[in-house]
Amino acid sequence: MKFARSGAQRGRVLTALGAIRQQLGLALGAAEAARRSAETQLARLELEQQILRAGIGKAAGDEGLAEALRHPEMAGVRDQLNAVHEAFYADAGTVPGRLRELVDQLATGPATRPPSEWLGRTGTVTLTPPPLWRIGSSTVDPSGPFPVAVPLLDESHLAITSAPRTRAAIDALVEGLILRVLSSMEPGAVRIHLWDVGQLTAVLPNLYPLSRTSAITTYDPTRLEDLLDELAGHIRRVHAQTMQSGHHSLRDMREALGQRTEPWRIVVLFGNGENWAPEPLRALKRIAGGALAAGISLIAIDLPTILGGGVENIRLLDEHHAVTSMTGADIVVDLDTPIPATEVMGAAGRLADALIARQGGPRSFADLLPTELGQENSARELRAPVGFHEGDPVEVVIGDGSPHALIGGPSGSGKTNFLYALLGSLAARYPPNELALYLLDFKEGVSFAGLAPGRRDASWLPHARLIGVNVNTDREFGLALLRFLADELRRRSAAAKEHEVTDLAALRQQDPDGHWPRIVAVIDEFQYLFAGRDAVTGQATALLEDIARRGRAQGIHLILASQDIAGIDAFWGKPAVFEQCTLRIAMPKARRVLAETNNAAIAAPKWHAVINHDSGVSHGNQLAHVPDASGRDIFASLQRKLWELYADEHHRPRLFDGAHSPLLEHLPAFGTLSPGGRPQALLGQSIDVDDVACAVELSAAPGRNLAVLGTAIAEALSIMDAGARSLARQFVPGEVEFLLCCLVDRCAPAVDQLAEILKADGHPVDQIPEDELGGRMRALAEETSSRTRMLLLYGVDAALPTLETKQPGELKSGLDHFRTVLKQGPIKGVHTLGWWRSTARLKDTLGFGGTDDIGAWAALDVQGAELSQFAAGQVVHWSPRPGRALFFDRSTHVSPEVMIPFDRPEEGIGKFRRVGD
Ligand SMILES: Nc1ncnc2c1ncn2[C@@H]1O[C@H](COP(=O)(O)OP(=O)(O)OP(=O)(O)O)[C@@H](O)[C@H]1O
Repeated sequence: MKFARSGAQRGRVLTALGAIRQQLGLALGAAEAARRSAETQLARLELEQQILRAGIGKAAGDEGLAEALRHPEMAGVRDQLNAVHEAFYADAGTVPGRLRELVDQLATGPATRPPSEWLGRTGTVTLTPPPLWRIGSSTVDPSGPFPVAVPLLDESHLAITSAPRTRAAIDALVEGLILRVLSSMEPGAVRIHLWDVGQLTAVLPNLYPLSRTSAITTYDPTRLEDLLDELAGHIRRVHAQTMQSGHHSLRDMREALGQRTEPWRIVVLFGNGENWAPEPLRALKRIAGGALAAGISLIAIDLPTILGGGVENIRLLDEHHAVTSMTGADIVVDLDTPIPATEVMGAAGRLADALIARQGGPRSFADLLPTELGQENSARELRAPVGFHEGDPVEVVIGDGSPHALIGGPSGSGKTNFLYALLGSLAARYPPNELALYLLDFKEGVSFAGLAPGRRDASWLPHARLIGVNVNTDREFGLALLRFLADELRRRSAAAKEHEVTDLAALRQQDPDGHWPRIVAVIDEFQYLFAGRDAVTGQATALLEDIARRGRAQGIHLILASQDIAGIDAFWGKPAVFEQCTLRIAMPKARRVLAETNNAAIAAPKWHAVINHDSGVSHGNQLAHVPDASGRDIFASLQRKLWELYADEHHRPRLFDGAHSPLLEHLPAFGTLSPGGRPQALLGQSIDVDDVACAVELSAAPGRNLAVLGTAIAEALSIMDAGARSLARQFVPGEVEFLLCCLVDRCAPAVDQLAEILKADGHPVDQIPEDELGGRMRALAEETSSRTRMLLLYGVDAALPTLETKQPGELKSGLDHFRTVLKQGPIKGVHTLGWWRSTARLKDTLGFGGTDDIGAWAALDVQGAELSQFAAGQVVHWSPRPGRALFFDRSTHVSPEVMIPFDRPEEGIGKFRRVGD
């Protein structure tokens, strides 16, 4: 039983082993077959290779190969090769033709045509250069040669490798390329920078005539770092410019703007086959990486390094032949015959002449202006040329990247002229609904006055909303402008929040019907804002900081100009403003406007400016000749054109001229006064962006009296006069009575004159003689009347001795009654407008009753310290100045404000008539 079982087991094992053997046999057989097939395949491929090496034509005559081909396993090899060969040549045959077509299409004019057709002519291309430039030709089949061209300018760098004794050929190749480029592009559009490790001057000697122009600059072989620094600077500046405008390359920006803002640059670097030291090499690689986007292309000869960015290679085989990366290693390029040296020189001379002619002498203001006025949109930025460098316009950009500008230069260096050039160039490009100007000049003089309607010229600059001149003593006006801008900033921020956007461009998109022009506020000699250690300086600094920080996003831009930025202490303590002014404009000899190590302003010639959009660091320097914009009738003629185009009577700019006091009749608030409502006495003009009055409301409430304080007669009379005349307009005849008492002889004519005017308006006027004043005070204190009564007292202090005397048998003096009138009068409709020539006499008048009965006052030549007692004890800063008053109304003011009393012509009553009479 046991044996039978083991026999059966063995049988199963043997069967299994047999099966395995069979499988193995099959597998081995298959492997053998595969090996044989692979060997055959290999042999076929090896044969193919041998045939290809020998050449298909020659293989037929080779006995060994013919024998091999006859082997049955090699059947079909020849046919297959012939088929591929034919297909390739059928296709290749079309390549030269296609290349000819392509090059013809891409490389036009001098870029590809024979020199005889263009040599010595100047180019015309302004925006889009040809992408390919011819260097030679090649022939691959009987269809004839096809042109070989390489990319340059925005497209690619070029690396050229020499062969022995090919320097002359390389010079000719590069000269040819440069001549093609310069003859295609408009004069000045391309600058060439030459550096040769072994040569000081004779780099590409045939182009020498161009070296007297800006087209070619040759660098000292030992000063490689100068060239590399310059290039790195260009790249950084252009990069900043393009990125700020939302573009990735100079080409993108050029295409978007439809205008060239920078020249192209070709940098030719002749090496000697040796590698550079690590530092310049690193710099070169960095430059090569960023250069193309900045319109810079390198032609590097014999520099054994790999450049970044796109690079094409030309390797010379001998003087006449080369291989290029464009055509591949197997195609030999026949380099174009060099243009004879004399012809290159002649052409270079003519190109130089054309460039000099185009750059011409100094350009004029008219050259800054566009052909059509007002075509630009300011949603993203403001951009305008302000001058020229070697014939090319140099622009100022005011936008996100450079929101505010700082202009510096000593007196006479042309700051004001620069401002005119800038304002003219901007105003000519942007219509008033895109650009609103607020112009303030702290200088003595009237530099912006011409932009407002004047006696000689009725036109004005339609973009100007506010023009402030002669404000050197009215620092408060600067403050008012800053407050206005800060308010506008808040208004814009709120609108942006409401529309859920963060900047002006987006706000304008979301709110297309809104009125959101970019605002440019120019403050010339802005250091006056900081001219004292006082509250004005403190507030101005805080406001400026706020506007400088947040104005960028809301399209509110500051242009601050000053003779002496170095001297502005408050400014240095608050670097925020300074830092936000990334646009720096340095007139010749300006100090501290540019970065400390940047000396460009010192070297700048007369009537030039260094424009720098990079906070003053050297690489941002752009020198510009600024044309005369402020000479006679230059700006004015543009202004007249703009005025004819846009002027709207309702949008005259507000002119604030600190040297001229306004007339009451010209104040809008005076013209709109009419009976009814709460009467208010207009006293003077507020120092504000809007043309508003300082007024005191004389309603039936305690303390509604006015005291005018000080000895300045003209101003005191003006304030009393304006108060009375404005009140007169608010009552119908019979509703009000004016009681006038003049205690200063010199003022009698003025008081009489006022009485006449008030009477002419139909109001009863009672002129009280001095000796009757006490009695009239008693009557006013004791009686009541249905009429409002305005008691105008001129020189109250002079009446005090009389008022103080008690009449025999009387318990109260005239002064006691006067105090009652001051205290209780306003509630009964008796308001006192009194002029005291000293604060002590006002104090005497009020006695121990405190100062509450004088609810409002206007102080003239009275020191601030004397006024605190009438301003609830607060410290009052006031240094009296002619033609100005300090006004305080305790019901409306937190602290006193400076006021301009009206001009009060004295020649005749006629001048005092109502507006419209
Ligand atoms: N680019 C220019 N071309 C011709 N003349 C100019 C130029 N710039 C300024 N001027 C003239 O030079 C004079 C002084 O210029 P401007 O008033 O602009 O200087 P400023 O720096 O503003 O001096 P200040 O601060 O003393 O007013 C003016 O008569 C002006 O017309």
